[in-house]
Amino acid sequence: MERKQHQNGRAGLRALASGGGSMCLEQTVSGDDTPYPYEVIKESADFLLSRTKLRPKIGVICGSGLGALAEQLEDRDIFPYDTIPNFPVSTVAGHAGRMVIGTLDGVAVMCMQGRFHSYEGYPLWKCAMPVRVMKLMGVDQLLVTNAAGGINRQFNIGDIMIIKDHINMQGFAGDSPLRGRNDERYGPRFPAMNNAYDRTLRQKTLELVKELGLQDVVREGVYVMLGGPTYETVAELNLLRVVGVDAVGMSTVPEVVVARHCGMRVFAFSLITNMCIIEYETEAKASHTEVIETATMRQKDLQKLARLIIKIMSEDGYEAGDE
Ligand SMILES: O=P(O)(O)O[C@H]1O[C@H](CO)[C@@H](O)[C@H]1O
Ligand SMILES: Nc1nc2[nH]cnc2c(=O)[nH]1
Repeated sequence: MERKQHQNGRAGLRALASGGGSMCLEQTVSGDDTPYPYEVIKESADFLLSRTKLRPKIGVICGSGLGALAEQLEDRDIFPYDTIPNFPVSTVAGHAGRMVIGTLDGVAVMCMQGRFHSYEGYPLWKCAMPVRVMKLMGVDQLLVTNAAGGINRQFNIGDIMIIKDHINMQGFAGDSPLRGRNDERYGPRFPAMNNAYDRTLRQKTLELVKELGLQDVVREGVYVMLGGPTYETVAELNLLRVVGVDAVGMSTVPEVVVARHCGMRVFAFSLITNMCIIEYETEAKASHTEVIETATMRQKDLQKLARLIIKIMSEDGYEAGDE
């Protein structure tokens, strides 16, 4: 049964800031350098918790053109991002821009139908801020999906790459969603990032993809996030290939870093929506139209895979600190 679409207006920072000191709080919480304080994240979490009966322990982030999974949820509560206090808004084609809370095969799930990217003008901490909202709502396992360009020449358009590791390019350059004062209520100052993509979940998924008939299109590989919004030059792609990158995108890494910092178990996959053009003698060009077209074409298989992963996550059970 479809429940109502919430449009309660934007309580948010303005309300929080009202009644003296508003200038100061507005400046503190909206400045790009300063991640939202715990209380602001909690306000967003409490808002959602007070408007849904469900208590999801699994979160999903849908990549470009991959939002149809949210349509599969039953008994849905839908929250457009501009109605959730303190939330950014999606500005990219293929990102509907709403939080959908519902059940999938009887399991409560909260699903971001659209995400936030650095190239939209958001600092990395804001790109990843919904992960902390999920955390404060009780989510402890996160499925992250994205559209990515294939660099590994063994890949084909439409393949699904289970992410086994990432290269945090922004981190190399001194930026991080965790930059700034550390809040120990989420996690430690220096979180480990090896095994960021849970080994057990990856192994179980690889064992079971045969049952879905996806064994020939599922791969494992290394993902890199670049800032975008430009697609890559040939020289950039050659560099990425040399350092062991299998697929390139413009998202995911900040979300995973923040999720791991607060102890969530993470699984992520990329849909290879296009093969990166690593030669000069061609008129071919990367385009977001191709990205959305491939995502739309592969929708059904991606939904099957996501359902499988959510089933594995829910059967395993997990709580932060279980590792
Ligand atoms: O990573 P997602 O959000 O799936 O989208 C990918 O596709 C878009 C480019 O076509 C970029 O936003 C890139 O990051
Ligand atoms: N950076 C980058 N992001 C993508 N998202 C989907 N395809 C691509 C790509 O080729 N490059």
